Amino acid sequence: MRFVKGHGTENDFVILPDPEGELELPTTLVAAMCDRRAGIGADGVLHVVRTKHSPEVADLADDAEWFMDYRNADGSLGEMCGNGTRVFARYLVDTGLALPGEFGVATRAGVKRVRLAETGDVSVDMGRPQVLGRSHTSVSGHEYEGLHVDMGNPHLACVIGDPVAQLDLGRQPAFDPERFPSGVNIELLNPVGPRRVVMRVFERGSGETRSCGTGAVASAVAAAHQAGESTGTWAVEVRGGTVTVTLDEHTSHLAGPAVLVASGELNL
Ligand SMILES: N[C@@H](CCC[C@H](N)C(=O)O)C(=O)O
Repeated sequence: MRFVKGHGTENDFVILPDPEGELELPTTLVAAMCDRRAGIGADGVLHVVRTKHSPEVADLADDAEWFMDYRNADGSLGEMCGNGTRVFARYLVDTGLALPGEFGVATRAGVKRVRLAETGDVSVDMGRPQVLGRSHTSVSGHEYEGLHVDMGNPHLACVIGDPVAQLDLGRQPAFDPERFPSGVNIELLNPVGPRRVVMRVFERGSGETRSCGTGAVASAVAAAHQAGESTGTWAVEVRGGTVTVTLDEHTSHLAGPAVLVASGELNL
């Protein structure tokens, strides 16, 4: 099985081209690929399938030729992945499956418009973040409150006073299972300047990752909320670099680098 490896601010993915949608991807296989010692190693898998050959999203085929079938490192399905969408677009263009410029990518959270800049950065229209209330988490015995933000996938974004650099995110932070019955991605963030935050994230299905695009947008929303703002451009510093989030009245945009670093044959 051919694969490509790529990342967006070190949120890394195994990319599996499968235009006709013929591959079976049981959770055990995905988890084995993502294993950092016994496999290729990644935060998730981007399964590249023509939208018309993907029954769950075939109705989106007129607006997006390709479907990003996203899987977390434990093999669970994700509705949406912001960095994944950017790396997916980089893959399509670099392999000639899409023309440079702007185009749609189908996801379980609908079609996302991506744009490749001449600088190499890839941006994606992430849609309007839905703020659904407040909830809480507990990390190493410390309780934090945050905003429940829906980005197509669930997030709890917490602006906290403790330095995020000192948090132990080696274990699943606690969350309210009644509010988040399918689990949640949890962001902890510190404002460090005007419209600039430092974020760490514990992703549902993958553990702590070095970046999360949907989480970066949720974090910008939480920081804006705290500052009494709702629009503007935020720099979100993550462990793997910096992404830019722009919020306006109608939607949100995520931008940053997206690169392919290797390709090969997976020996099953
Ligand atoms: N890394 C992603 C989010 C991936 C999905 C997430 N773990 C979930 O289960 O919702 C991003 O860049 O947005």
